[in-house]
Parts: sequence; C-alpha cells; structure tokens
Amino acid sequence: MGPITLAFLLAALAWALVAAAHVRQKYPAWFWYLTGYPITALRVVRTWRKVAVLNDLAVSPRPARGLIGDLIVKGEALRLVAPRISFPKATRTGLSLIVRLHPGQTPTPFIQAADALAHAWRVHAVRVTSPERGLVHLLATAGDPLQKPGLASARVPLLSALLGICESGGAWVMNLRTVPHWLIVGATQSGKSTLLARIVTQLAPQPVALVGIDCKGGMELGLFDVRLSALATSRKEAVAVLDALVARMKLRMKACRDHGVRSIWDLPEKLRPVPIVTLVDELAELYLSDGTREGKAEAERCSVLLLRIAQLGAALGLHLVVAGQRMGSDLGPGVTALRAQLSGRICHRVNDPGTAEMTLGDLNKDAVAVAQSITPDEKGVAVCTGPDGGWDRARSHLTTVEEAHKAAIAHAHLTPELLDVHKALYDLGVKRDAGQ
Ligand SMILES: Nc1ncnc2c1ncn2[C@@H]1O[C@H](COP(=O)(O)OP(=O)(O)OP(=O)(O)O)[C@@H](O)[C@H]1O
Repeated sequence: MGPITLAFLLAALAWALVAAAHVRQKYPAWFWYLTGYPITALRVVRTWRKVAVLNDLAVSPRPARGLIGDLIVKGEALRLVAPRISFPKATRTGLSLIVRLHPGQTPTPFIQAADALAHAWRVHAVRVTSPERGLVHLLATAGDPLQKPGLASARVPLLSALLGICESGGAWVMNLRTVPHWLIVGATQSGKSTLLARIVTQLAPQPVALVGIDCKGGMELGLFDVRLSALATSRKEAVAVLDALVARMKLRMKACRDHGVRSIWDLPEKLRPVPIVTLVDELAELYLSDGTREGKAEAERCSVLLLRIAQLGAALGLHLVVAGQRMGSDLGPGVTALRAQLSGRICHRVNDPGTAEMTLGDLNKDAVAVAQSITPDEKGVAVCTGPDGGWDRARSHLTTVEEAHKAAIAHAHLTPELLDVHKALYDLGVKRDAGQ
C-alpha cells in the first residue's frame, strides 16, 4: 500500500470518527439505531439461552423426578429449554422484546433477573412488565437517559403538571384528575423543593387555587406567595387552613348532593367550584409533637384534617401534594392511613431504607430497590408511580427558584380568592396583602 493510499485511508478513518462523534452528540437516537442497537440485539439473541439457564428462566420439558422400579429418583434436568423470545425491537433509547413463558412460569423470576440481564447485555437497565398473561415484556435502556435529560414535551390537561422525563423515554406527568393525591419524599438536597417549584410553575397558569403549608416558616413555598391563595407557615396556621378547607369540602358535598351528582366535575360549568391543590412542605413538622398537650392536640387535628381531605377530596376538587424528608409510622398512626390515600408516590434519594419502603413498598418491592440505588449525584432523580399502577425512574426538569418565582408573579392575577381560608388565617393574626 503506497503512502498516498495510506494517508487517504487514515484521513477517511479520521473523518468517519469525527462524523460518528457528531452524529452521537447531535442525533443520539440515530447513533443508537445505527451502531448500538444492532450490536446489542445480536448480543441478546446470542446470549439468551445461556442467560436464561444461569438465571433459572429456562425449564426442562421433563419432570425433575422419575420412577426407576420402586424408587422415585430426583435430579436436575440436563437439557433446559429457554422460553422463546421475539427478535429485539429498537426503541429510541434501547430495545424491547417479548418473552413467551413456558406453562407454569410466572414473571417473578424475570423481575429478579433484571439486573443480571442488564449486565449480560451491557445496557443501563432492564425493566420487566407483563402486559398479558403468558407474556413478559423486557425493556432495555442503553444508557441512563436521565444523565442528561432533554425536556420532554406533552400536552398537559387541567390539573396536570409536566414534571420531567421518564427513563422509558416518555414525559413525566403528574395528573391530579387521574391520581388525586401525591406523596413526595427525599433526603435533603435530593430535589424535593425543585420538584415543588416545578409543580407550582406548571399549575400557576391554570384556573386552580394553590394553598401552601410550609412549616419551615414559609421559606420554600413563601417564594410563590403571590400565586398562593393562602399560605400557612406554622402548624397552628396549618390547622386553621385545613379546617377551612374541610368546611369548604362539606359545602361542595352539599352542592353535589343538591344537584344529584357525584363529583364537582359533573356540576354545570358555571356552578363548578375552582379546584384547590394544597401543597405541604415537610410533612413531619405537622405530625411531630413537642410533648405539650396543646402540641399533641394540634398534631392530631392536622392528621385528622389531612386524612379527611385525602379520603373525600378527590371528587370535590381538593387535592394534596405532600412532601417530606422522612415517612415513617413513628410520626404517628395517622401517617400510615394518610399514605394509603396518597396513591401517587415520588421517592427521591432517601437517607433511611424505611422511608423508601414506606413510600413504595406497598406498591412494588423492585421500585424500593431502585429508589435505594439513587446516588447523591443524581439530583432530581426519583422513582415514581405511573397512571397504570406501574412505576418508572424519572428526573424532574430543573426549575430554578427564579423561574418559579417569575411564573408565580406572571400568573398572580389568576389567584382565586378563598375568603374563608383568609379569614381563618386573619383570625390568628396573619395578614396577607394581595400581590405581596
Ligand atoms: N432535576 C434536577 N436536575 C438537576 N439538578 C437538580 C434537579 N433537582 C434539583 N437539583 C439540584 O439539587 C440541589 C438540591 O435541590 P433541592 O433544593 O430541590 O433539594 P431538596 O430535597 O429540597 O433539599 P432541602 O430539603 O435541603 O431543601 C439544587 O442545587 C438543585 O439545583
């Protein structure tokens, strides 16, 4: 090979490498389709049998025990048959395939083998679901799409907030019409306040009343004061606000009864009251007692009122979004009952396994393990429940305090007046100037 040919080949190689880097950066999905996907798909097909056998996903068509004369002989089958798989289909962020279960198999061992599959196929994660009896769906994500998440786009209806992006590639949406109450947990610096800011930013332009309960002296939710119809900054104020909201809930119940409907959404439009979303920052502050009789009574009252709203509020347009660092039964018996009503769950990185278990354990054990693996660097990453009862790993869109504050100011004129709630606060000596 002459020097000119060699130089030409080296230049072509360099050009190809630069072009590949450009495609990878600019069009990551196409880069995946053209390079990563074919290699990974072949790896899946080539290694499937071995991986299935090693992870007890393959079964023998012959029984593990047989009869020799008068004896029953037990043994391990020599020829195991892996369940059949479809050819892996490319997705924007990875690949997916369907496994046809052998008779007698369940999805459980596949869920347990998800980590092993991810290692064998050299992908970031494998999620296992069962869309239909006898079938298991394996969704592999090539890299962590939450490392550098783009901004997902989705049309969000009333009472919905576009929070960020899911690991599976879709938009992460909190829809209060379908899931009326939410619990958000996370250790300090995990991204809770950013998520609350995102929720306020998204709900601010909508015809919705936002009520804040922030017993950290209003340091977090106070930033959005102009778009809040009421803000309680201590437990005493929280009791007054929640009391007024429960009284309002009873009036709405009566209105529904009078019109023979079961929800405010069935009332004639001009009679329909504004939905109220109550945002609670630092739930534990509402439950912890300082040992005094008054403190205990306040904590119990808060617990009862929150529970009432959570139990009855959905159809009456009263919604709860409750955030806290910790969630444990030690906060009081009311907390477990409240958790049962907060069906939407978002678990950021947490300090104690108990909180992850309390937040997600009653829904899905695997989700608990994934939540526990969130590292301190993964700010804004959380495990969240989906509308179909499933779960996903997701990352919130980074909303700065300035952005949220600006959104609150821009939509301050949409803040509905809740006079009864104002009065309850006023009676405690709390003054709030409109547009403050
Ligand atoms: N989705 C995100 N993407 C990138 N960075 C984020 C994201 N969410 C939060 N952060 C960053 O993480 C840091 C902590 O966020 P945040 O204040 O929301 O945490 P927190 O859980 O409310 O903490 P604390 O309880 O101490 O108030 C901030 O610097 C924020 O910019």
